[in-house]
Amino acid sequence: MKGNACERLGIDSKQIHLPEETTTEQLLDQIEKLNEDETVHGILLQHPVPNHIDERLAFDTIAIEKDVDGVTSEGFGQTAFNFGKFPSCTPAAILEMIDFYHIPVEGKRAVVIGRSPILGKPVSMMLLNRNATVTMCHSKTENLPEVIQQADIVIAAVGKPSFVQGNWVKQGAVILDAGYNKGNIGDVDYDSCVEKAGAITPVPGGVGPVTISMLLKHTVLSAEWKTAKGNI
Ligand SMILES: Nc1nc(=O)c2c([nH]1)NC[C@@H]1CN(c3ccc(C(=O)N[C@@H](CCC(=O)O)C(=O)O)cc3)C=[N+]21
Repeated sequence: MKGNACERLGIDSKQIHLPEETTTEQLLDQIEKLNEDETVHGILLQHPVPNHIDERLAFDTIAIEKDVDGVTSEGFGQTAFNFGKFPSCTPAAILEMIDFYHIPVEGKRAVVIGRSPILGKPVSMMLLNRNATVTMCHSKTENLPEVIQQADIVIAAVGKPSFVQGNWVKQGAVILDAGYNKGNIGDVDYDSCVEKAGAITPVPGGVGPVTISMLLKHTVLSAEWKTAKGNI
């Protein structure tokens, strides 16, 4: 296998599994260790963390140059202002798929269902930066099916299994399902939506695997940029 991409890049990953009773303090110590570790180029803290942990503080402890999942306040701000290096991986995957399939975005109506800090919010900002007309829906949204009916692009990021129904969506709408509910079930009722959709992503085998590839891409870029800086 000499000379293949993995060997050249030498990418490696290490999983650190902390017990549920870990305190915020202990988690921050762990993150700081990784920040200081020269051999680490990307840090991903799996969301969600247990309730007793201050997730925002933990995310914001990740060094910006290692924030390959765009979870820090600074990383999110950069994404929102359209100059970030590492947008959050699932939003990046969604935009990657939209571009790969040449889905028009500018001027189109995009409806994002869900407003989580690493999915609904950043993907809304990214679509806005691409000149979509973006509507962000959430648990307090009234008449959700009517709102979704307007959408040329539907992003389902709500965390409710098979939630989005075919009779809510416009004929020809592009539907991206970022749901990852128990049992590999997405947020979209695929069977009813596939009838209406111009294009639709399945679960599994849709946004998920592209998310992972975005994480790898960002981590490789982080390592390359660090090496380039070191050589200047
Ligand atoms: N900071 C943070 N960033 C995340 O991006 C993040 C996170 N926390 N916490 C958990 C969720 C979930 N998530 C998935 C990624 C890929 C698949 C994926 O590739 N799933 C396969 C199926 C996997 C299987 O078969 O077991 C698929 O959709 O085909 C699923 C879920 C990222 N998340």
